[in-house]
Formats: sequence, C-alpha cells, structure tokens
Amino acid sequence: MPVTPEPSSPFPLLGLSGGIAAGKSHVAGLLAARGWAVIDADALARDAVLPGSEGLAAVAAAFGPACLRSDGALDRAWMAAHVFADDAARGRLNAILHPRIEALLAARLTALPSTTRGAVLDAALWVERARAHHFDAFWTVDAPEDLRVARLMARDGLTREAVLARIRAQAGPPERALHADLVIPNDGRDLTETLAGAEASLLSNWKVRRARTWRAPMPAPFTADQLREILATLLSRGGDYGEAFIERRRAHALGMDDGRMEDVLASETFGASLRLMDGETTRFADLIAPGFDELLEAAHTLAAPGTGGQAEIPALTLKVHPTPSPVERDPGGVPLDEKVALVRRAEALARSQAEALRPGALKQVSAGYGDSTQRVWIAAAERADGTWTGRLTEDHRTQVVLRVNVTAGDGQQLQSGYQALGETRGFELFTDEAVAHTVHEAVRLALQSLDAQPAPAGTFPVVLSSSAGGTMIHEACGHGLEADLALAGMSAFAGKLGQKVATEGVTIIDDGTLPHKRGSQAIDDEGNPVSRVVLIENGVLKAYLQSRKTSRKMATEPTGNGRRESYRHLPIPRMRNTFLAAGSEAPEAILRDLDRGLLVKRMGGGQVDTVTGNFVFQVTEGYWVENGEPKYPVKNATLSGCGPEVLKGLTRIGNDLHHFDIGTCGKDGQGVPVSDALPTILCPALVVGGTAEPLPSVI
Ligand SMILES: CC(C)(COP(=O)(O)OP(=O)(O)OC[C@H]1O[C@@H](n2cnc3c(N)ncnc32)[C@H](O)[C@@H]1O)[C@@H](O)C(=O)NCCC(=O)NCCS
Ligand SMILES: Nc1ncnc2c1ncn2[C@@H]1O[C@H](COP(=O)(O)OP(=O)(O)OP(=O)(O)O)[C@@H](O)[C@H]1O
Repeated sequence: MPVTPEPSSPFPLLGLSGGIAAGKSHVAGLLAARGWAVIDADALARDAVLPGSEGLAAVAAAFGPACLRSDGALDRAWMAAHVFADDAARGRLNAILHPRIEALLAARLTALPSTTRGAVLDAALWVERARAHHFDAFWTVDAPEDLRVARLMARDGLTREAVLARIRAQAGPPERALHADLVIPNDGRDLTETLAGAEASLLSNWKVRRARTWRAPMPAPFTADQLREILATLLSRGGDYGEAFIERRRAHALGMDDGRMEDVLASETFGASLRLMDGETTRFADLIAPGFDELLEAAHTLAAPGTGGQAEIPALTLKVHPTPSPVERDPGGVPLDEKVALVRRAEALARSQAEALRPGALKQVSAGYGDSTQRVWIAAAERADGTWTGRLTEDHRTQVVLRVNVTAGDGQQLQSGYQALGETRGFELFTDEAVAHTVHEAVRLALQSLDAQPAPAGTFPVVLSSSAGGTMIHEACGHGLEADLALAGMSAFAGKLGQKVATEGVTIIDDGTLPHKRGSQAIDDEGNPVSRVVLIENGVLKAYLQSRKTSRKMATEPTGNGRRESYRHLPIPRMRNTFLAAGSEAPEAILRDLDRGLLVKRMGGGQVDTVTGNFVFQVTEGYWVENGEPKYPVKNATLSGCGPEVLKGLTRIGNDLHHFDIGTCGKDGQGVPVSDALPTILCPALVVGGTAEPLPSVI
C-alpha cells in the first residue's frame, strides 16, 4: 500500500492536477510566489530513479538493460516510448515508481516547517490514483487540447503522436473536473485574481473541511481487542479469511400524496455478521443487536466444522480512511419538522409552478424524502503466503434524497414527470435553488408529455444526451463486468480480458471516489479503501469488478467493489458510480449530424438481460429529430438494443460528462445506492418502440 499524504500537517494541503502540459507547473509557480511550498511529483519521479538508487535497480530488473543509457542513468525517452505505447508496461512502471514517489512526497511534507503557508502537491495522476479526495482542496488546471499539444511539442520536442499517447494514458478534463473544487482555465488569461480569491477561501475553510474529510474515530460497539478475539475464535479451526461486519443505521422516510403526509417512517438498526472463508466454502452468521458474548458464541459455531489449526491474528489498529463525501449537516440531527417542511415546500412549489405554466392541468403531486446514516466497522483477518494480516476500518455514510412525482392531465390522457435529488451528503443539499430545480424538472416533464406525439417505431440512429444518465452503461454493460457474473459465464464479457470489446474511444470507469455521488464511500463493505476501476480502456477489457471472494477465484486483487445491502447480506461485486468517459466532441456537433432519428434527453426504467446485454428502456423525454433539429417531443417510446453491440458501434462521444442519474441497484435481492452517467453519444442503430407499456424498474 503506498504511503498517502495523510493530513497531520499544520498547514493546508492542496492537490493540484491537470492533463499533461495543461499548466500545473505554471499555476504552482504562481502559488509559490504567494508563499506556498510546491512538491512536484514529476521531480520526485526523477529522484526515485537517480543513478545508483534501488528504484532504478527495480526498474532495470523489470525492463532490462535497454532502459538504461550508457552512463547508467534511466533512458527517459526509451521508457516514454515504451510505456505510453503499452498499457501493461506502464502499469509495471507505475507499480514500481508510485509507492516510491509517495514515500518521497511524505518525507518532503514532513520536512516542511510548520509555519509554511500551505503545500501544493502537484501531480498529473491524483484522479487516476483515486486520491483526489485526500486533500484539503483539489484544483485542476485545464487548457484546450490543441494548445496543450502545441506547448508540449515546443517544450519537449515531442511529436504530435507522442503527445496524444500521453493524453490517452490520463483521465480526461471532464472527469477530472468532477473531482475538483476549482477548475483553473489556463488558456493564456491572467490567473492572478482567480488564484487570490481561491486561496483566500481555502485558507479560511481548510480546517473545517479536513475535520469532515478525515473524521475522528466513531464510538465503537466493540473494542479492537474484542474484535481480534472474535476473529481468532472464528479462525480457530482453519480458514483463509475471517471477517466481522458491524452496522448501525438510522433512516427516515416521509411520503406526501396530494397534500397529505401519508408516511412518516423512522428506523434504527444495529446488527453484525461474521464470515469465514475456507477454500471454496463460505460460512456466515448474522445477529441482531448482539453483545460481545453472543458474537463470540456465533464465531465458535461457525468455526466448529473446521479441521485446521488456530490462526495467528495480529493486533488490530483502527484505520480511518478519508471520505469523498464530507457532510456539513448530519440529517440524523435535523428535526423532523424541518424534513416535513422540505416535503411540503416541494409539494407547494410543484402546485404553483404547474398552475402558472398550464392552469388546471395538474392532477396529482407526490413528494418524498429519505435519509440514511450508516456506520460500519469491519474487522478482517486474512492469510496470504502463510502469513496472517489483520485490519480494522470504519465508515460513516450519509445519504439524503428528495423525490418529486407530478401527474398532469388534459381530459384525454394522464402523463407524469419524475425527478430525484440525492447525494452522499447532508441536509445542506436542499438549497432553495436545488429544490426549485428538482420540482421544476418534474413539472416540466409531466406538462411537456401532454403535448408529445407518439414515437415513430423502427430502427433509427439515436443520440443519447448526457442528461439521459448512464442507465444503459450501468444495466447493459456494467453488470456484465461484475466478476461473479463473468465467473458464472453469465456475461457477454466473460473470458474477454485483454480483448477488444468496444471501439477505440470507449472507456468505462467505475469510481467510488467521486465527491458526493450516490455510490461514493470511504471503504467498501469488506474494508478495502475506495478505488477507481478502469473496466474498459480505449476499447479493451481491462478488469472486472471484484469482491474478495471473486478476486481469490480469479487470482487477482479485490477492486474495492465488495458491497452489501446490510449486515444481513454477503458482500458481492457491485458498481458504485459507473460512467462512460467523455470524448472530445461538442454535443451540438453530434446532434447537428443526425439527419433523422431520436434525441433522448431522459431515460426511465427498463429491463436487461445481463447475460446478453439486451435491453429495453423507457424514454421519458425524447424528441424526433430531422436535419439536426428537434421537431417535436415524443411519448411512450422505448429503446432496445444490446449493450456490448452499442459499445462496438460508438463513433461519436461528447465532451459533456456531468449529469449522474441516481438509483438503488438490485442484484441477488440486495439493493445498494449507485449512480451512473454518460456523455452525449450517437448510437447508429437502436430499435425505437412506439407505445410499449411501462416496464418495472430494475435500478
Ligand atoms: C515515463 C517517464 C520515464 C518519461 O519521462 P519524461 O521525462 O519524458 O516525462 P516526465 O517524467 O517529465 O513526465 C511528464 C508528464 O508525463 C505524464 N506522465 C508521466 N508518467 C505518466 C504515467 N505513468 N501515466 C500517465 N501520464 C504520465 C504526466 O503528465 C507528467 O507530468 C516518466 O514520466 C516516468 O517515470 N513516469 C512514471 C512515473 C509517473 O507516473 N510520473 C507521473 C507522476 S504523477
Ligand atoms: N498561461 C500560460 N501562458 C503561456 N505559456 C504557458 C502558460 N501555462 C503554461 N505555459 C507553457 O506551457 C508549457 C506547459 O506548462 P507547464 O509546464 O506548467 O504544464 P504542466 O501541466 O506542469 O506540464 P506537465 O504535465 O508536463 O508536468 C510550458 O512550456 C509553459 O511554459
């Protein structure tokens, strides 16, 4: 595990990133002039391979003598030519250098005087390495790609192709922006004022932000020693992996229909489960509100059938990982009255907006609110190469959601519009502006559908707008990338690692570190720190989503995707926030070239066969397009096709990745919070159904 810049520093830590030649060094220089200490990862990467260093020896052992110049130094041009042309070679170099770079970085940080104004940690790859949430603030520098290419060709004498190879090896600017507190446009404009303002705000709020990101440990139901004893008991008669999962959850839900508060639900849960893996066998027990003695007894019971010897479990020390979703206002502490007032406010707003837009059309409004604060503690012990390791982690996950459903009618028909606002965040999410926008969307969709015309049926080119969300990526591709389905042969992607499964421009990522997105968390439900997993990169299948169990079967590492609905469930590979990475095209240009077809702005529920990737989805906002112009809204349309085939046919991918749809993904009877997104894309041929009945939601 690489060393991370954990924030014990007495001054703020600023993560600074940006694609190659965007101008990170330029911005870092401006901050240096304001008194900041700058630590540059590229410089540390050079220090890690100085002549005579063990880092250089490790690189030479992995790449052979050809990577060294005659004077014994690293041949950087040779290395660059290799690693930017070959992902596997880059992975090998990264695995050698990144832990060393981070160790050097930690040493540099520690050596800075406590009077330092702040430290800028300048690295191209913070997002790729799932570290963007480790800082007191995260800024990115962006510049138009043409400008970056020109700057780099001039600065380093690289060819255009060599520059583009490096750009392809990095996350794109739209993805980086999803993590950023500030995107600095470095297209030649004067940045003095932008930086002065951003610095002032960072200096005033970094301590509060740090305390929320790196929470103090929570009061725990069991001590580390008790949990170690439970694991030792669980593993007293053999086994390779033992785990205790403890959960406290508090949830509230309110539902209002036509002005009547119909549901007010509150729940408080405390439970724990134990899991023992021994070769191919898993033994599992779950207990409601157990005391220590009951857990110990359950551990004895699970251990009893074993025939092996006692495991040597090391002492457990709690490690708290930073959260990508700091919370300002814990909904658990918000009075019920305030939650009721929020729902009433949304309800009343929907009525007044609908009345103003189309008097008499509103037939029904339903509004609902939900929150959940889940605290988990995970203690696990595992044997690898004959040695036992143990770990103890915890996470505090906060979800809030507001749902608005509006039904409108014109005497002939009823149409509805639905909008949800939900994040891993506290009650501060519900600003007046955010609530008004949510309500407005629900009202707009319902009223517009009254005037929509039946959709033409047939096979057409379809532009999926980025506002449609990533349901198609989640359902028709993402599930097939879950290792348990791939192992069971129930996936179109089974057995295809390393193979081309999509067109060149297609990259699909599942990332649990995206700030405040609904699938984000500090750790998964097996205690692994949250990760960013590149599933398909430039068309090639790179990885499946793994839990501990599937990764053992596939002889690979867990990817941080072992999730479970609650302590009563076994963790299985699950998505978090899944998206198709942005391309380079302006969305307007994609639509402009659509001669005749459908523009889909919002997708509804659907059905999918994860084995084949065949899908049918409802279109909740769609437009018939001719000559690049939306002609009229359509209603009751469905889209069907095959996810993996869509990926093979994608030629046009927009640069507009920003809207994530939220949902609760159901699999094996377990629901977990997720989100998904895609940029605007052109699907050359999808079957558009005219007037299909609504299908049950699977997300
Ligand atoms: C491949 C190497 C030898 C090429 O050296 P060269 O002097 O040509 O480039 P330099 O190190 O100055 O890097 C320039 C830029 O290339 C990009 N880059 C470098 N390494 C990588 C990488 N592994 N993945 C993606 N982009 C990279 C970054 O934008 C970086 O700012 C060198 O970049 C290297 O050792 N890379 C691996 C270490 C690393 O990841 N460095 C980036 C630190 S975050
Ligand atoms: N605002 C600017 N105006 C003019 N030139 C600039 C500006 N910003 C950067 N440059 C030039 O562009 C090139 C790349 O900038 P810089 O070295 O800051 O990028 P970087 O993101 O740190 O690059 P790398 O990814 O290689 O570390 C340099 O030659 C720099 O002088």
